[in-house]
Amino acid sequence: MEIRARAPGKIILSGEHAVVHGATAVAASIDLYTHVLIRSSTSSGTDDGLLELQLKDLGLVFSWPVQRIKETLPELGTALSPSSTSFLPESMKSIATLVEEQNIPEAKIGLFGGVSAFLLLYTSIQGFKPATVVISSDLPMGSGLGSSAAFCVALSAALLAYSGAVRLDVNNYGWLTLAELELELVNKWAFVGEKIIHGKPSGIDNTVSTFGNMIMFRLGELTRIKSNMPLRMLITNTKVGRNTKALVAGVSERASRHPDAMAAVFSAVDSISKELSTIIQSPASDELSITENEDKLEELLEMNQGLLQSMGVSHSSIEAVIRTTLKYKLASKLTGAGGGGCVLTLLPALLADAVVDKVIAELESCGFQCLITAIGALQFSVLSRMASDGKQFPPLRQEKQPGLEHLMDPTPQATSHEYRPSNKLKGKVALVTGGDSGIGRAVCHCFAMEGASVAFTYVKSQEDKDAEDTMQSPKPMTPKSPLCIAADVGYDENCKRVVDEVVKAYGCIDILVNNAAVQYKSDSVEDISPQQLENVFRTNIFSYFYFVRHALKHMKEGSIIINTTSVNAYKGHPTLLDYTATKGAIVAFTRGLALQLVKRGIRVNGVAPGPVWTPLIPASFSEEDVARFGSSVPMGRAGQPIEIAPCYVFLASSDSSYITGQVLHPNGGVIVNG
Ligand SMILES: Nc1ncnc2c1ncn2[C@@H]1O[C@H](COP(=O)(O)OP(=O)(O)OP(=O)(O)O)[C@@H](O)[C@H]1O
Ligand SMILES: C[C@@](O)(CCO)CC(=O)[O-]
Repeated sequence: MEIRARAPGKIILSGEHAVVHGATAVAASIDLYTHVLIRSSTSSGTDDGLLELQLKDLGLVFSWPVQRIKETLPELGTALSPSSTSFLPESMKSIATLVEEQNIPEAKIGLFGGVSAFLLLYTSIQGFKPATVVISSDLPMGSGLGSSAAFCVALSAALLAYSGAVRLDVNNYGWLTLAELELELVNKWAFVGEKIIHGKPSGIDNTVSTFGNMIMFRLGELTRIKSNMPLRMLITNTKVGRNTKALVAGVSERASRHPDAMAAVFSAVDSISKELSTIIQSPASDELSITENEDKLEELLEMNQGLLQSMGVSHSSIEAVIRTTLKYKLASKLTGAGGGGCVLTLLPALLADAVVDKVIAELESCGFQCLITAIGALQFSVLSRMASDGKQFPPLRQEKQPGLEHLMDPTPQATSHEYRPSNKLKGKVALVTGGDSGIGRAVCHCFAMEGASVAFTYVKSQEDKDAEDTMQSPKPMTPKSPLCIAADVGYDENCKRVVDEVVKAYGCIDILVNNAAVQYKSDSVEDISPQQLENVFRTNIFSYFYFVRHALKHMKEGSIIINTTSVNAYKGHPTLLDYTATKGAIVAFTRGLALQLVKRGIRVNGVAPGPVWTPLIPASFSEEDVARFGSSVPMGRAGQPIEIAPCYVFLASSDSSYITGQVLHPNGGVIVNG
């Protein structure tokens, strides 16, 4: 069996440190996650009797014979209640011995707390059973974005599900959010882990990571809040390492030296958090009221920063960021424990993109790392169970085209925490047809991560929810919000309108990805009606001509066209004749167009995916076909959209500068002569 869980990181808008001393704080989850996978030993090939912890981002593996853990920690191993933390002092000594035996490299000694928390949570919840636990994270560790809390929450959720304490629906293979009571249990265990890493945490980090969205937090109690105004934040990582445990202890020592003065500081922070939460929840529908609210928020952020400075947790790197953003009249404060780590800057709704670009460029030139996050979206901790009965996917059928991604189970993977963007498409403008779901969505996501401004088309009133979901994709490096345009792309005038809208918004098109497609299964050529034939050809190949025709006027030398074809163009498909014919035409179109445009310095290439889990599949095939989908390729499984999208990134970037008129074949190992 395999269980996966993920939990988001967080930013604290106001109240860090003071919250440990009873003040109110406001925090929001962000769309960067820590992922945990637990695999029983038999399916992983791990030697029986070992508990293995793999920290993938760091390339570190720790392992213990379970017998050794049992001898060292005999008092654990039975499911304890998270409230029975009385075992901590003696058990902590034994845990420290087990961790010391692993010889953590000196440079990574900060992991001592994380590995100790792992051992305590694992043995308390799961007992002495061998397993492999794999951890990976989008979050920079120890920089104020709640990496330790996300680690503890995802680990607790996965362990509780693995041990059966949190029940998973056996019919459900996708990501699941948990019921309120289960979330509370996850949160309690995560707090146990946080105490090991942080010493005396307030509990705000694990609570916001567990419950998601935005919360107001005081003395262990959370109140969920919802922002009524857009809140766009720039997060700047100073990359200066620090230790939350030591910083929290430092503030407590200052408080015991100057109890009255520090009580006044904490009380001022409490007022700031309360006012901040009132402002963001107050109705602000027009530009004027939003601006007024933003002005007040900026003042509150500055005041909170001043108070954090007086607690002794600022740092010269934090002040350097604050000075830089102030040049652009933007207010900033540290977030998390401070002493380095991350700084938050409010980006007002009306702030020009050019100014944002300039601030980021200046901060990055100082060696800092920037990302933009919209907060207040739904980022819960979630769990998933992996199929273990030999089926590729649970039987599932959608009756209509276009297929809808939000109805799919499991949800196709359009993103991967393992994908590492590196600004390959910085400043480029990309138009992706059919970008609301499937491969198109994954391409939009990866392009945005690589720094491109992305526009995509979708089918109005049928794919609105999918389009909305694509708009919500993480966009850490995107300078502009994605633009989504409804269009039936089978008609020339619609394609012209889309191109005009993109050019009006972004000024040009650097990358055109022709991708929109429909497919209908027909057992015989005689069953393909003229209307179906026309619809399939219009959507799948006419649109490619139309888009190229109109986009070319706005494409400079160095621009790129990428066409989506299919493995079926090369090997044929008996029941997708019309679809396969359009895909064959796309290969020929790609080759001819590449030759035609070579003189203009525009490269044209194609991608021919094999079986990929996209909404076209349940919308085109029977339940039995869906359950077997992908099993016939050499790799024996269907691909996920995120396994295809990097081909588009490669073809769109200058890494492929000597390639034109060619087709890439992400297809699970099918050999084609193409
Ligand atoms: N992915 C991970 N794998 C193992 N340990 C982790 C992981 N993420 C966090 N930790 C543990 O948490 C520690 C970092 O916690 P710390 O509180 O210093 O930073 P943070 O949680 O990112 O910041 P803040 O508490 O200010 O939000 C690491 O040193 C490690 O012990
Ligand atoms: C510094 C602190 O207030 C927040 C760390 O993200 C500590 C805590 O609340 O546990």
